[in-house]
Amino acid sequence: MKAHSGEVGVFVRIRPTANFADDLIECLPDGQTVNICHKRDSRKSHDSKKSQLSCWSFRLEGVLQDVSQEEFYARVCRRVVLGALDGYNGTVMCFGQTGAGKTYTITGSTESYKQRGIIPRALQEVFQEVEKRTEHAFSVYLSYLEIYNETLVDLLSPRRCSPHPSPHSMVVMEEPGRGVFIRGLSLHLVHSEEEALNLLFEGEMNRIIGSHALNRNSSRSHCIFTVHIESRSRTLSDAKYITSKLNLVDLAGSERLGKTGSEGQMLKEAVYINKSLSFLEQAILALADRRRDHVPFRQSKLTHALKDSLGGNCNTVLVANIYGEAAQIEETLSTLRFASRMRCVRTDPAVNEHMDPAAHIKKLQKDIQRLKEELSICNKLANRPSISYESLSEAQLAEINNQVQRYLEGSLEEISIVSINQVQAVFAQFKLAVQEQEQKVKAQLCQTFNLMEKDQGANTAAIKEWDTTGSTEDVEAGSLGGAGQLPKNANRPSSTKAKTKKSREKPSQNKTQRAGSPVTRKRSESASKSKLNSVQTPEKEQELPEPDTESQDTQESQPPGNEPFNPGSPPPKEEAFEVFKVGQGSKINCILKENKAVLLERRTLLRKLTDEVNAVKREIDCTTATIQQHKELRRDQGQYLVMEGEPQLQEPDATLLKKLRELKARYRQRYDVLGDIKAEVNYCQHLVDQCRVRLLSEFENWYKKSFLVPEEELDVTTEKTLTEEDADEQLPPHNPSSESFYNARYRTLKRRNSRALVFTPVQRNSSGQRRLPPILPVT
Ligand SMILES: Nc1ncnc2c1ncn2[C@@H]1O[C@H](COP(=O)(O)OP(=O)(O)OP(=O)(O)O)[C@@H](O)[C@H]1O
Repeated sequence: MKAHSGEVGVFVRIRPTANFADDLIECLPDGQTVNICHKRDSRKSHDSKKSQLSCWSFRLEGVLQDVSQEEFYARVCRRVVLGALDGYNGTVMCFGQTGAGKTYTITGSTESYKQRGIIPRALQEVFQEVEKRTEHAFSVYLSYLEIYNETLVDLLSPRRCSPHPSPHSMVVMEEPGRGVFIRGLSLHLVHSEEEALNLLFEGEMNRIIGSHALNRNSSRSHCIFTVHIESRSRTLSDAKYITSKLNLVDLAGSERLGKTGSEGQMLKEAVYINKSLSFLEQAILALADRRRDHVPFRQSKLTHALKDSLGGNCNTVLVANIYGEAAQIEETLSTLRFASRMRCVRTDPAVNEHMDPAAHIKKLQKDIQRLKEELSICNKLANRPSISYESLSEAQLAEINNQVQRYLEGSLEEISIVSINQVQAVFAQFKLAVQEQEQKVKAQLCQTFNLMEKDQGANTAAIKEWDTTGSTEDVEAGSLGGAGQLPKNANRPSSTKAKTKKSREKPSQNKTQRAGSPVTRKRSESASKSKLNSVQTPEKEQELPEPDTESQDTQESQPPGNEPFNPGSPPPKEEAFEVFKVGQGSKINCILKENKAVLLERRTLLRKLTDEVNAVKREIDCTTATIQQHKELRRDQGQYLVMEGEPQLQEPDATLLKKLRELKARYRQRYDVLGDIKAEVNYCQHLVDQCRVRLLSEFENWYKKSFLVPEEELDVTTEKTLTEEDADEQLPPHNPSSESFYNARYRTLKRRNSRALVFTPVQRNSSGQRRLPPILPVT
C-alpha cells in the first residue's frame, strides 16, 4: 500500500439522537463540512436574535452521520489497518465529550457482532490478511494500556488475577530504533482472531468503569489497544523484516467540570482527564506549528505514550465524536475546534524496515562464497596459476617472512606476490621489522644515557614512573624558596627526599657515584658554614637531555621471552602506545614535545643562573672571610687608628666592605631573576605534566575502544501468552465470520463469573446476599 502522506485524517462522527439540534448543526452535502451556530448567553441577554448567534464552519476529511459500524470502519480505518500490515505505523484515536460514542466507535458492543467496533474489525482484518499473504510470515502481539489518573495500568497483565490487582510500575520509554514503548506492559502473542478477541474482552472486563452524571457507565480513563505486527518474507531469504504498531485509542471524555456536577473521586478523575487532554491539545498545536522544534510530549503520560503515534511517520486518524443535541453544543464546538487543529498536523508515513543481524551475516557469507567462485573462474580463464584466497598457513607466512628478511638484507631482489593476502602479510612483516629496529635503537639509547628504569613493569606504569622521576628532578633543580627570599639550607629536605627516592630506583652503582661525588660533598660542606645559603644546582645526570617521555623501555616491558603478539588478544600496551603517538595521539604528542623543548631551554637558563648565583655566593663568603681575617689580624697587632673616639677602618678594609656590599646587591638582583625563571620553569613543567596526563588518558581511552570490546548482553524478556482456559461449550454463531467473536465473548463471560465468585465476597446487596458486579458496561 502506498503511504498516505500529508495531513492527519480527521473525521467527525455524530451520535444519533432523537433530539438532534437541526437548527444549530448543519452537515453539508459535500460530506466534509459541518456548520455550527451557537446562541450565546441567550438566557441573560435580551438583544436581537441576530446579535446572539455565532456560526462556525469546519471542513474535515469526512462527516459521518447515521453510518453503520461496518461503513465507518471501511471509510475511516481500513487503510490504516492494511497500512500496518505493510509496515506503516497507524493510529486511530477517538476524541469527544463523554457519551458522544468514542467507546462505541473504538470497541463497539461486546454483545452484538454487528455492533462491534474498530478493534474487533481490525483484528478480523489483520488475521484474514495474514492468511491471504502467504508469502510473508507474520507475528502479531497485543497490548492493552489504560491511563487512569496519570497511572499506567496493564489491562492484560497476568498479575491481574489477584483480587486486588495493583498497577505495577510501568514507565514510558524511548529508545533509538525502537521508538516509544511502555516498559513493563505485557505483550501477548496471538495466532488467531479468536485468541486476539479473547484478550480484547479480557482487557475490556478489566477496564475501570465509573458512574457519572452524564453517562452512568462511561469509562474514566484513556485506553490504548495496540496491535504489534512483525512480518518476514517467506520467499526472499532477505535479512530485512518489517514491524509496525497499530494504536487504537479511546480517549476519556472531554466534558467540562462544572457541567458534569462531579465531586470526590469523580472530580479528581475529571481533573486528570482535562489536564491530560489539554496537554494533548498543546502537543497537537506544537506539532501543527512547523516553526516550533520542541513538542511538549512529556507533560503527561498520554502524550508521552502517543509521542510517535501523532503524526510523524505514522498514518494517523482522529475521530471527533460529537453529540448532536443542543445542550451539548459547547462541547461539540470545542471538539470540532480540536479536530480542525489536528488537521494541520503533517504526517510522513514510512515503512519500519529492520535488518536481522543473523540473516545479514548469512547473506554476506553467501556473497563471499559466490565472489570467490567467480574469482576462481576468472583466474582459470586468464590462465593464472591456481591462487588460494583462503587465510595463509603458518608455512606460507614463514616463507613470506623469510623473503622479507632476505629482501631487507639485499640478497633477494623481488618478493613474489600473487594475492592480496600475501600483500598484507608482506606489509605486516615489514612493520614488524621496523618495530624491531626501533626497539633496538631505543635500547641502545637507553644504555648510552644510562636511563633505563630497571624495575619498570607494564608500560603505563613505566610512563608514570618516569613522570615521577621527572618531577623529582624539577624539585631538585629549583629548590628555591619564594622569590626574593633567601633559601635557608642548601641541603633541603625535598632534595634529600628526591635523592633517596632516586637512589631507590637507580642501580647501586649510581648511588655510590653520587655519594662519593666531590662536588656534592664540597657543596654540603660549604653550605653548612655559610650564612647565606647557596642554591642547589641540578645534578650532573639531570643535565642530560630529557629522554623521550613517551618512548617505552620496550626491552624491559616486553613479556618474558619476547613472545610474538597473539592476534586474538589485545596488543601489548607499549606497542600500542607507539602506534598511538604517531597516529591519533600525534597532535597532543607534538604539543608535549614542544612544551618539553621549552621546559628544557628554561631549565638550562635556570641552571646557568643558579651557577651564577652560587658563584657570587662563594665570592661573598670569600670576601667575608678575608674581612674577618683582617679584623683578627688587626686586633692581634693593635693597629687601630682612633679618631674622635670611634674605630676607623683602614683603606683595604673599606674596599673589601664596598666589594661585599656590591656582591650582596648583585646576589639579590640575580636571585630575584632566578625566582622569575623558577616560576617559568614551574609553569612549563605544569604544562608538560598536563600534556603528559592528557596523552596517557587519551591513549587509555583509545586502547580501550580499539582493543577491549565491552560485553553487553541484552536482556530479552519473552512474554508468555495467557494460559487458555477450558471452555468447550460454544454459542451457536450467527454467521461463520462471527464465530470467533462469540467464542471469545463466551469465554470472557465465563472467566468473569468464576473470578467474580472467587474475588468479590465483599460486594453484597442490602439484604446481605452476594452481588456480582456488572459484566459489561450498560449500553
Ligand atoms: N453511532 C452510534 N450509534 C448507536 N449508538 C451509539 C452511537 N454512538 C454512541 N452510541 C451509544 O451512546 C452511548 C454512549 O456511547 P459511548 O459509551 O461510546 O460514549 P463515550 O464517548 O465512549 O463516553 P465516555 O467518554 O464516557 O467513555 C452508548 O450507549 C452507545 O451505545
